[in-house]
Amino acid sequence: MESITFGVLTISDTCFQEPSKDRSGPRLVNLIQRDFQNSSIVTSYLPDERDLIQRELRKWIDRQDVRVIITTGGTGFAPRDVTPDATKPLLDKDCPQLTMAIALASLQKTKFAALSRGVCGIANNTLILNFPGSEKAVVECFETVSDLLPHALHLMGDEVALVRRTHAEIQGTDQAVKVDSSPALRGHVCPHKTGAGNDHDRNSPFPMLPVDEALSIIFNVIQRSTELEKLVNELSSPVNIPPFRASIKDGYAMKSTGFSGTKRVLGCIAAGDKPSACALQEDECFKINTGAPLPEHADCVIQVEDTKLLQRDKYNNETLVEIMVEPKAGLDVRPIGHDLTKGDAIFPSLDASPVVVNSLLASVGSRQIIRKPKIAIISTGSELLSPKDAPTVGKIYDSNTTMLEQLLTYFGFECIQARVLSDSIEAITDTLSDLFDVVDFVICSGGVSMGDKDYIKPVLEKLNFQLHFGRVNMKPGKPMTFASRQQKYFFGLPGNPVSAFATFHIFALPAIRWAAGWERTKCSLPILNVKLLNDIILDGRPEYVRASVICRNGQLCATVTGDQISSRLQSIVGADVLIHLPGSTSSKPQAKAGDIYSASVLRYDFISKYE
Ligand SMILES: Nc1nc2c(c(=O)[nH]1)N[C@H]1C(S)=C(S)[C@@H](COP(=O)(O)OP(=O)(O)OC[C@H]3O[C@@H](n4cnc5c(N)ncnc54)[C@H](O)[C@@H]3O)O[C@H]1N2
Ligand code: MOO
Ligand SMILES: [Mg+2]
Repeated sequence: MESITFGVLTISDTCFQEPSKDRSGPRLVNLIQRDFQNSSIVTSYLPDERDLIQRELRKWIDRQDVRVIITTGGTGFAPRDVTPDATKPLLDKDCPQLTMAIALASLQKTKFAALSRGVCGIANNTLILNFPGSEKAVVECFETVSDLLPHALHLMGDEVALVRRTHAEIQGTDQAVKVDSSPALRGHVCPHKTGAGNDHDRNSPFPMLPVDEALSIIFNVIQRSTELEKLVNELSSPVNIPPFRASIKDGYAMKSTGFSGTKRVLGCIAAGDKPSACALQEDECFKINTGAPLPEHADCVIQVEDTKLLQRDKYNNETLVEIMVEPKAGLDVRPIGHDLTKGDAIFPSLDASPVVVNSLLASVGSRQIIRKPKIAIISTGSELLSPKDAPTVGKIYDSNTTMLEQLLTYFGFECIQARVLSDSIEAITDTLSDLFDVVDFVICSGGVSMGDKDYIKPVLEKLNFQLHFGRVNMKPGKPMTFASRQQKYFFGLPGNPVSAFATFHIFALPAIRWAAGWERTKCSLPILNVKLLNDIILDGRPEYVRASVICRNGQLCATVTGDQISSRLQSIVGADVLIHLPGSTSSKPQAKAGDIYSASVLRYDFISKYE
């Protein structure tokens, strides 16, 4: 499920006075966090006052992000119980069946449930549910609706593909066995068949998550470093830039109180010289270079283009010049601290680019080093041969290790160890244990699918890692796996080289950037729209297609880089973007030339041709 914001509103005179007495609101928050791991929750307390309740509900309804509001309390028969009465006028649509489902489930527990007047309905794009005030009732009501919510929201948002998938799943649920009980996966609507993954039921036990949902899990699980943000917020400049009044031009430094005309040249001041304290008359000047310190008694610079050389001495030094424009105080002088003043913040905003951070730090003479996540790369596969070795029967050259090392370097990170392992449980277990003593991230390729030599998932379980997801609804990259143990993170990229390439960009890179303290919007690759130049038959899975970009009169157009099979590494040659193609539907089985799709930008030099 994509990230949802829930509103939890506790309505009770008592709890409003003393929020510490509220048990139902916090319980609801726990339940939401359990079933919707990537959700955000806003909470509030109100007394049983109709106007106040309506005002708060309206505020939340108007927010784009709040999709579900659950109120607890004020649903009974007492004179001050007005929650349903405050809710009803705000609803665009009643949801009486949902109200009934909650009532029926509650009535099975206690007949007193008949004394709740709570309603359910939709206001704008927000689902509102009135739950009673007791903690027990809140749990019962939530359990009743929890697994309906994702589908309800997809329907409300008119997310046709997701709705279709759920319908398909409902029709086939009798065979679909959900074996995973981890909270990240519970409550999830799985679009593809899952099974037990054993001899009797050979389907993967891992639900196939939508890419967005998998990404949300990554952002929720990975702890973001605060070092960078702290630095940006707290680091003030220990120096002035420039530290002296500096000339902006190559020219002559003089007093602005003097006039244009002939001046004697007292000497030359170059960048790196000390500021001259020499006395200076109005008819005198110093020759000066850009960036050099102004003499103490000068206050302006006249650029060399506005002067005439009148005389040199026998040593070829300039002795007389004519100044052809009127000097003005401050002309072509950079005052002390003009670019950055001592004590001022060095970073006006967060910019995690290492180019930016390190150059700014260098400019103030700071030796501070920003810690980057420590990353290791593992390639698994008994078939792998080092590119240095001679070809051997049955073996293939390992391209993933080099590709992943190069990608880390390209994006400003570093691989501190790279290992190539055969498909051996012992080798993988021992290497992972050792590596995680040293590194924060392991980016691994291979061994995550359904083969009897695909040992990664069992090894992670053995090492007490929590497997957050083990399949993603994407092509290439379906068996993409993410696991963590405390603040150690494992990315299991599928072994096919292009699958590893795509999943690195879509998942591993944003994760590393997030851990390094980047802002969330900057973590993923930039996305822009491209016009397709080919027809493409859509796959059942949403597909990340490698394509070259041509800029035609400002319009970005994309040509697919040949056969897109995930083993064909050649498809990354000339690939500027990954076009996001949707999964096929009966109404749209093909992407057509001329269609516009969003695409992730893979590289800085992402335009291959201007036409
Ligand atoms: N029964 C099923 N089989 C497969 C499924 C499935 O759902 N059911 N998924 C397929 C998909 S999709 C992918 S992608 C691959 C992923 O496989 P693994 O992650 O388990 O990777 P391996 O099996 O180890 O290798 C796959 C392929 O890639 C080559 N490879 C591996 N490492 C490297 C490397 N470092 N350099 C170059 N090439 C590498 C390897 O030789 C294999 O050809 O699983 C499908 N199977
Ligand atoms: O998803 Mo696999 O990555 O199709 O080849
Ligand atoms: Mg495999």
